[in-house]
Amino acid sequence: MSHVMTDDVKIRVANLDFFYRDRAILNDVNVSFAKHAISTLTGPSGVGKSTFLMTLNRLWENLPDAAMTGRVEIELQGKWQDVYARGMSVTDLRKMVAMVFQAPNPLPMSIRKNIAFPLKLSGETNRQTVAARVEQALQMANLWSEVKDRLNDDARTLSGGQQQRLCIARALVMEPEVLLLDEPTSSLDQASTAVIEELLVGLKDRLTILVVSHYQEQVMRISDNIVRFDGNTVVAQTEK
Ligand SMILES: Nc1ncnc2c1ncn2[C@@H]1O[C@H](COP(=O)(O)OP(=O)(O)OP(=O)(O)O)[C@@H](O)[C@H]1O
Repeated sequence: MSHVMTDDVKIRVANLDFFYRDRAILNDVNVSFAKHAISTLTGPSGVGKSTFLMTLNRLWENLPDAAMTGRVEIELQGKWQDVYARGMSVTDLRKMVAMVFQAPNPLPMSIRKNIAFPLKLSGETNRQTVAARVEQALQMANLWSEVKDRLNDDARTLSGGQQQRLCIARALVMEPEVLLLDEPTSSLDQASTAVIEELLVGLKDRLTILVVSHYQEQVMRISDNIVRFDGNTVVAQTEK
Protein backbone atom coordinates (compact mmCIF):
# COMPACT_ATOMS: atom_id res chain seq x y z
CA MET A 1 0.00 0.00 0.00
CA SER A 2 2.72 2.47 0.96
CA HIS A 3 4.95 3.93 -1.70
CA VAL A 4 7.01 5.99 0.72
CA MET A 5 10.74 5.22 0.32
CA THR A 6 12.05 3.23 3.30
CA ASP A 7 14.71 5.78 4.26
CA ASP A 8 12.09 8.47 4.56
CA VAL A 9 9.73 6.46 6.72
CA LYS A 10 9.11 7.41 10.36
CA ILE A 11 6.16 5.18 11.25
CA ARG A 12 5.17 1.79 9.90
CA VAL A 13 2.02 -0.06 10.83
CA ALA A 14 1.39 -3.68 9.87
CA ASN A 15 -1.68 -5.90 10.15
CA LEU A 16 -3.36 -3.65 12.68
CA ASP A 17 -6.75 -4.79 13.96
CA PHE A 18 -8.68 -2.90 16.63
CA PHE A 19 -11.82 -3.84 18.53
CA TYR A 20 -14.20 -2.28 21.03
CA ARG A 21 -15.78 -5.34 22.67
CA ASP A 22 -16.57 -7.62 19.73
CA ARG A 23 -16.93 -4.79 17.27
CA ALA A 24 -14.14 -4.52 14.69
CA ILE A 25 -13.15 -0.86 14.31
CA LEU A 26 -9.95 -1.27 12.28
CA ASN A 27 -9.25 -4.24 10.06
CA ASP A 28 -5.82 -5.13 8.69
CA VAL A 29 -4.41 -1.62 8.44
CA ASN A 30 -1.02 -1.53 6.68
CA VAL A 31 0.42 1.91 6.20
CA SER A 32 3.63 3.95 6.48
CA PHE A 33 4.18 7.61 7.23
CA ALA A 34 7.02 9.76 5.91
CA LYS A 35 9.27 11.73 8.26
CA HIS A 36 9.35 15.51 8.24
CA ALA A 37 6.05 15.61 6.42
CA ILE A 38 2.43 16.32 7.20
CA SER A 39 0.26 13.29 6.62
CA THR A 40 -3.47 13.82 6.89
CA LEU A 41 -5.83 11.01 7.83
CA THR A 42 -9.19 11.55 6.31
CA GLY A 43 -12.40 9.67 5.54
CA PRO A 44 -16.01 9.41 6.71
CA SER A 45 -17.06 9.89 10.32
CA GLY A 46 -16.75 6.83 12.51
CA VAL A 47 -14.30 4.81 10.39
CA GLY A 48 -11.71 4.76 13.15
CA LYS A 49 -9.33 7.63 12.36
CA SER A 50 -9.12 8.85 15.97
CA THR A 51 -8.79 5.28 17.18
CA PHE A 52 -5.94 4.72 14.73
CA LEU A 53 -4.13 7.81 16.02
CA MET A 54 -4.40 6.47 19.57
CA THR A 55 -2.74 3.21 18.57
CA LEU A 56 0.46 5.11 17.73
CA ASN A 57 1.17 6.24 21.31
CA ARG A 58 -0.89 3.61 23.14
CA LEU A 59 -3.45 6.12 24.34
CA TRP A 60 -6.31 3.62 23.92
CA GLU A 61 -4.90 1.23 26.50
CA ASN A 62 -6.85 2.75 29.39
CA LEU A 63 -10.18 2.44 27.58
CA PRO A 64 -12.44 -0.36 28.79
CA ASP A 65 -13.07 -3.29 26.42
CA ALA A 66 -10.57 -2.13 23.81
CA ALA A 67 -8.17 -4.59 22.16
CA MET A 68 -5.56 -4.40 19.45
CA THR A 69 -3.38 -6.77 17.45
CA GLY A 70 -0.70 -5.99 14.90
CA ARG A 71 2.53 -4.08 14.83
CA VAL A 72 3.38 -0.40 15.22
CA GLU A 73 7.00 0.63 14.75
CA ILE A 74 8.36 4.15 14.98
CA GLU A 75 11.89 5.30 14.39
CA LEU A 76 12.67 7.02 17.70
CA GLN A 77 16.02 8.31 18.92
CA GLY A 78 17.52 7.10 15.65
CA LYS A 79 16.40 3.49 15.84
CA TRP A 80 13.30 1.50 14.95
CA GLN A 81 11.26 0.72 18.03
CA ASP A 82 8.27 -1.54 18.52
CA VAL A 83 5.77 0.68 20.31
CA TYR A 84 4.20 -2.35 21.99
CA ALA A 85 7.46 -4.02 23.02
CA ARG A 86 7.58 -5.24 26.60
CA GLY A 87 10.43 -2.87 27.46
CA MET A 88 8.79 0.25 26.01
CA SER A 89 7.95 2.84 28.65
CA VAL A 90 4.58 4.42 27.87
CA THR A 91 5.69 7.64 29.59
CA ASP A 92 8.77 7.88 27.39
CA LEU A 93 6.76 6.93 24.31
CA ARG A 94 4.27 9.75 24.90
CA LYS A 95 7.09 12.28 25.33
CA MET A 96 8.35 11.29 21.89
CA VAL A 97 4.92 10.82 20.28
CA ALA A 98 2.74 13.67 21.55
CA MET A 99 -0.97 14.23 20.97
CA VAL A 100 -3.15 17.32 20.55
CA PHE A 101 -6.91 16.90 20.78
CA GLN A 102 -9.94 18.32 19.00
CA ALA A 103 -11.03 20.73 21.72
CA PRO A 104 -8.30 22.83 23.37
CA ASN A 105 -7.75 21.43 26.86
CA PRO A 106 -5.68 23.91 28.87
CA LEU A 107 -5.10 22.94 32.48
CA PRO A 108 -6.74 25.23 35.09
CA MET A 109 -3.54 27.12 35.80
CA SER A 110 -1.43 29.91 34.34
CA ILE A 111 -0.10 30.00 30.77
CA ARG A 112 3.43 29.49 32.09
CA LYS A 113 2.46 26.56 34.31
CA ASN A 114 0.56 24.84 31.50
CA ILE A 115 3.73 24.66 29.44
CA ALA A 116 6.01 23.92 32.41
CA PHE A 117 3.74 21.10 33.60
CA PRO A 118 5.21 18.27 31.46
CA LEU A 119 8.73 19.44 32.36
CA LYS A 120 7.92 19.36 36.07
CA LEU A 121 6.34 15.92 35.71
CA SER A 122 9.53 14.66 34.12
CA GLY A 123 11.54 15.96 37.08
CA GLU A 124 12.98 19.20 35.68
CA THR A 125 13.48 21.58 38.62
CA ASN A 126 15.98 24.16 37.33
CA ARG A 127 13.98 27.40 37.08
CA GLN A 128 16.12 28.88 34.34
CA THR A 129 15.89 25.72 32.24
CA VAL A 130 12.13 25.62 32.71
CA ALA A 131 11.78 29.32 31.78
CA ALA A 132 13.93 28.89 28.66
CA ARG A 133 12.04 25.82 27.48
CA VAL A 134 8.66 27.42 28.15
CA GLU A 135 9.68 30.37 25.96
CA GLN A 136 11.09 28.09 23.26
CA ALA A 137 7.88 26.01 23.12
CA LEU A 138 5.69 29.11 22.96
CA GLN A 139 7.92 30.51 20.19
CA MET A 140 7.60 27.26 18.24
CA ALA A 141 3.81 27.42 18.60
CA ASN A 142 3.81 31.04 17.34
CA LEU A 143 2.24 32.19 20.60
CA TRP A 144 5.12 33.85 22.45
CA SER A 145 4.62 37.41 21.22
CA GLU A 146 0.94 37.28 22.21
CA VAL A 147 1.46 35.95 25.74
CA LYS A 148 4.94 37.01 26.89
CA ASP A 149 3.52 39.85 29.02
CA ARG A 150 0.77 37.74 30.57
CA LEU A 151 2.41 34.42 31.39
CA ASN A 152 0.81 34.38 34.83
CA ASP A 153 -2.73 34.79 33.51
CA ASP A 154 -5.01 31.78 33.66
CA ALA A 155 -4.69 29.91 30.36
CA ARG A 156 -8.47 29.73 30.09
CA THR A 157 -8.56 33.51 29.49
CA LEU A 158 -6.95 32.99 26.07
CA SER A 159 -9.03 32.83 22.87
CA GLY A 160 -9.90 29.41 21.46
CA GLY A 161 -7.20 29.62 18.79
CA GLN A 162 -4.62 30.76 21.34
CA GLN A 163 -5.65 27.92 23.66
CA GLN A 164 -5.09 25.40 20.90
CA ARG A 165 -1.65 26.87 20.17
CA LEU A 166 -0.96 26.66 23.92
CA CYS A 167 -1.83 22.96 23.76
CA ILE A 168 0.51 22.58 20.80
CA ALA A 169 3.25 24.37 22.78
CA ARG A 170 2.61 22.01 25.72
CA ALA A 171 2.98 19.05 23.37
CA LEU A 172 6.19 20.52 21.91
CA VAL A 173 7.93 21.30 25.20
CA MET A 174 9.15 17.72 25.59
CA GLU A 175 10.65 17.94 22.08
CA PRO A 176 8.66 15.07 20.57
CA GLU A 177 9.65 13.47 17.29
CA VAL A 178 6.06 12.85 16.23
CA LEU A 179 3.06 15.12 16.75
CA LEU A 180 -0.42 13.62 16.42
CA LEU A 181 -3.34 16.04 16.07
CA ASP A 182 -6.97 14.94 16.07
CA GLU A 183 -9.16 17.47 14.22
CA PRO A 184 -7.15 20.31 15.81
CA THR A 185 -9.06 23.18 14.20
CA SER A 186 -12.62 21.92 14.23
CA SER A 187 -13.64 24.22 17.10
CA LEU A 188 -11.91 27.28 15.60
CA ASP A 189 -12.85 30.06 13.19
CA GLN A 190 -11.20 30.49 9.80
CA ALA A 191 -8.58 32.98 10.96
CA SER A 192 -7.44 30.83 13.91
CA THR A 193 -7.47 27.78 11.65
CA ALA A 194 -5.16 29.52 9.16
CA VAL A 195 -2.71 30.42 11.96
CA ILE A 196 -2.56 26.79 13.10
CA GLU A 197 -2.19 25.43 9.56
CA GLU A 198 0.72 27.80 8.95
CA LEU A 199 2.26 26.78 12.25
CA LEU A 200 2.06 23.06 11.39
CA VAL A 201 3.63 23.60 7.98
CA GLY A 202 6.47 25.50 9.70
CA LEU A 203 7.01 22.67 12.21
CA LYS A 204 7.57 19.82 9.79
CA ASP A 205 11.30 20.47 9.50
CA ARG A 206 11.56 19.46 13.16
CA LEU A 207 8.85 16.82 13.43
CA THR A 208 6.74 14.23 11.74
CA ILE A 209 3.13 15.35 11.82
CA LEU A 210 -0.09 13.34 11.49
CA VAL A 211 -3.38 15.23 11.40
CA VAL A 212 -6.86 13.74 11.40
CA SER A 213 -9.02 16.10 9.38
CA HIS A 214 -12.28 15.73 7.54
CA TYR A 215 -12.09 19.22 6.02
CA GLN A 216 -11.12 18.60 2.40
CA GLU A 217 -9.86 22.18 1.89
CA GLN A 218 -7.59 21.79 4.89
CA VAL A 219 -6.38 18.41 3.68
CA MET A 220 -5.47 19.94 0.32
CA ARG A 221 -3.76 22.95 1.92
CA ILE A 222 -1.46 21.24 4.42
CA SER A 223 -0.85 17.64 3.30
CA ASP A 224 2.29 16.12 1.91
CA ASN A 225 0.57 12.74 2.07
CA ILE A 226 -3.10 11.88 2.29
CA VAL A 227 -4.19 8.63 3.92
CA ARG A 228 -7.82 7.83 3.31
CA PHE A 229 -9.74 5.54 5.66
CA ASP A 230 -12.98 3.85 4.79
CA GLY A 231 -14.73 0.59 5.68
CA ASN A 232 -12.45 0.09 8.72
CA THR A 233 -9.15 0.24 6.88
CA VAL A 234 -6.83 2.40 4.78
CA VAL A 235 -8.16 2.47 1.25
CA ALA A 236 -5.72 4.89 -0.38
CA GLN A 237 -2.46 6.67 0.23
CA THR A 238 -1.46 9.48 -2.07
CA GLU A 239 1.39 11.95 -2.17
CA LYS A 240 0.57 15.49 -3.06
N1 LIG B 1 -14.29 4.22 23.88
C1 LIG B 1 -15.06 3.65 22.95
N2 LIG B 1 -15.80 2.57 23.25
C2 LIG B 1 -16.58 1.98 22.31
N3 LIG B 1 -16.67 2.39 21.03
C3 LIG B 1 -15.96 3.47 20.67
C4 LIG B 1 -15.12 4.16 21.60
N4 LIG B 1 -14.53 5.19 20.96
C5 LIG B 1 -14.97 5.15 19.68
N5 LIG B 1 -15.83 4.12 19.50
C6 LIG B 1 -16.48 3.74 18.24
O1 LIG B 1 -15.47 3.37 17.32
C7 LIG B 1 -15.77 3.82 16.00
C8 LIG B 1 -14.60 4.64 15.46
O2 LIG B 1 -14.49 5.86 16.18
P1 LIG B 1 -13.39 6.94 15.85
O3 LIG B 1 -13.63 8.10 16.75
O4 LIG B 1 -12.05 6.31 15.87
O5 LIG B 1 -13.74 7.33 14.35
P2 LIG B 1 -13.34 8.59 13.49
O6 LIG B 1 -13.08 8.09 12.11
O7 LIG B 1 -12.25 9.33 14.16
O8 LIG B 1 -14.67 9.43 13.49
P3 LIG B 1 -14.92 11.01 13.60
O9 LIG B 1 -14.34 11.60 12.36
O10 LIG B 1 -16.42 11.11 13.67
O11 LIG B 1 -14.24 11.43 14.87
C9 LIG B 1 -17.06 4.63 16.12
O12 LIG B 1 -18.12 3.81 15.70
C10 LIG B 1 -17.18 4.93 17.60
O13 LIG B 1 -18.51 5.00 17.98
